[in-house]
Amino acid sequence: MFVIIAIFALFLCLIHILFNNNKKARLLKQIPGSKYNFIIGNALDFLKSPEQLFYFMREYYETWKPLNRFWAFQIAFVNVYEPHDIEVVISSTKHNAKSPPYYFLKNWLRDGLLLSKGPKWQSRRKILTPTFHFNILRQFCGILEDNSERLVQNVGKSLGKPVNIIPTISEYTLYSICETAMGSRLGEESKESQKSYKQSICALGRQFVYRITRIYLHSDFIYNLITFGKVKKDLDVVHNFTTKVIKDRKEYVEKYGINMFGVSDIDDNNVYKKNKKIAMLDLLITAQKEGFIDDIGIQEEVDTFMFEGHDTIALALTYTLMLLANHRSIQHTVIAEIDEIFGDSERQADLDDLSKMRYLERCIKESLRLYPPVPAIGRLLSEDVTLSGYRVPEGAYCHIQCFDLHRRGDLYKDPLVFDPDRFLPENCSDRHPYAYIPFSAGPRNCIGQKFAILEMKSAISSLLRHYELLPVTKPEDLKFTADLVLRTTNPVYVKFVKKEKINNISTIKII
Ligand code: HEM
Repeated sequence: MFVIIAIFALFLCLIHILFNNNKKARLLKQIPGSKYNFIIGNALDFLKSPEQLFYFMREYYETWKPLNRFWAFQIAFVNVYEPHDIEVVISSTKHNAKSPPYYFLKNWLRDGLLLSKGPKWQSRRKILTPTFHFNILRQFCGILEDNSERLVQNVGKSLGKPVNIIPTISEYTLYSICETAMGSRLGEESKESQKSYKQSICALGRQFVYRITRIYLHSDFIYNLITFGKVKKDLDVVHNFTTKVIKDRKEYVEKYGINMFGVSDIDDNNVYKKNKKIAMLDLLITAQKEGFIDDIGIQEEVDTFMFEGHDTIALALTYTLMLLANHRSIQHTVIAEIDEIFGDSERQADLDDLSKMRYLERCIKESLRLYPPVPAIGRLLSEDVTLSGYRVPEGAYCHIQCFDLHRRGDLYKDPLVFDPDRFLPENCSDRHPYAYIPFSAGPRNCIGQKFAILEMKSAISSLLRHYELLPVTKPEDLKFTADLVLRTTNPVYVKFVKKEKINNISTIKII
C-alpha cells in the first residue's frame, strides 16, 4: 500500500514539475499574481459564476497592478493594463492571432474577420475596409434616421414610465445593421425570428463565458462531448437567420444586378434600389464573383458583422442614455447643441448635422470610457515580449482589460465621474494613445467604429429632439457579468418624457 501511495505521489510530483516548472512557467511565476496550487496552478481562481468572475477580475487588478497572470495546466493568461504594454501587444500585426477564448466562438463566427488571422484576415480586411468609407456612411444616414424615427415612436408608447431600454435599443440596432450592411429590411413577419436570433445570441454569449470559467471545457473534445448538443440549437437559429439575410440579398442582386445604378423601384423591402447604395454584403457578393471568397466565407463575415454590429452598439447606447438621464445638466447641453443645429425644423439629420454634434460625441466617448462594450481584448503572443519590465513568453495569452484601463485614477482624474470634457482636444492631447481604446487600436482595430458613432448620434439626437430622459437606473445599480460584451444581470431603465419647444427653446413637460 505504502509503495502505491509513494508511486502515486511521485507521479503527481512529476506532473507538477512538468506543468509548473518548465521555462514558460518559471518566467510567468515572476509576474505578480495569486499563489500557485500544486499541479492545478491558479485554476481554482476561475471556478466562479460569471457575475463573481467579473468583480474578481477587478479586485485582481487592484491587488496585482499593473500586470498580472493566471497560470493553469500550461495555459497562461497575462492581464495588461498599462498603455505602453498595450501598444507593444496590439500596435502591429506581429501578435495578430486572437487568444484561445475567442476560438470558443468558432462554431458560430467561424473564420470571419474577428477570428481569422494571418493572410486570410489580411485579405478579408482588404475586401471589407471600403464598407465604412465616408461616402458609404453618407448613404447610410437616411436609413439610420428612418430607424431612429421608429425608435422615437416605440419609446413614445411608454412615455412617463420606466422603459427597459436594452430590448428596445437592440431591436433598433439589429434593424439598422440589417438595412445598412446587409441591404435588407426586417419586416413585421420576421419579428419572431429576430426575437429567437437575439435570444440565441445571448445564450451563446453565456455559453462562451461558462466555457471560459471551466478549464476542463477548454479542450474541444471534452466540450463537444459534454455540451455541444445544448448550443447546437442556438447555433442553428443564428445561422438560419443570417442565411436568410444572404439569400434575400443574393436574390435581389440576381434580379437587379450587382450594380445598383438605374435599377427600377419595384421591391419595397430593398432599401438600396432608389439611391444606388452599396451594402457590405454587395462587396462580398462582388468579391465572390471575382473568386476572392466563397459561400461559407460570406456567411462567416455576415455572422461576424451582424453580431459585432448590433450587440456592441446596443450596449453603448444603453449606457449613454442611462448616463444622460442621470446627468441632467449634461443632457441639457446636448439638447442645446441639437436645438442650435435644427432650430424648429423637423427635417432628418444628414451627415453634416451629425458631424456638428461635437458635444454629443464627447458624451459618447466618455460613456465608452466608463462602459466599454468590449471590456477586454485578447491576443496570442507570437514571440517573447517585455511588459512592465517582465519577460512574457511566446505562447502566452495577453488580455487587455479595457474596463480597468479606462478607470485608472492615474490616467483619468476622478475616473468614475461622467465628464465629457475629458475629450476636449486640449484635455486629451497629453493622453497616451493606448490609454483609451474602446474600439481597440492598431491594424486590428474595430472596422465599424465610425459607423457605430454615427448610429449612436442618430439615435440619441432623434430621441432628444422629442423627449427628455429621466433617471431610473443609477450607475451604482448596474450589476455586471463576465461576458463577451459588457452585460448587466439587471435591466437598465430610463424614463422618457415629452419635451416641448417655446420660441425654439426646448422646455420639459413632466408627465
Ligand atoms: C460601440 C460599438 C462598437 C464597439 C465598442 C466595438 C469594439 C470593437 C473592438 C474592441 C474590437 C477589437 C476586438 C479584438 O481585437 O478582439 C472590434 C473589432 C471588430 N469590430 Fe467592432 N465595435 C463596435 C461596433 C462595431 C460595428 C458597428 C461593426 C460592424 C458593422 C463592428 C465590426 C467589427 C469587426 C468586424 C471587428 C474585427 C476587426 C478585425 O479583427 O480586423 N464593430 N470592435
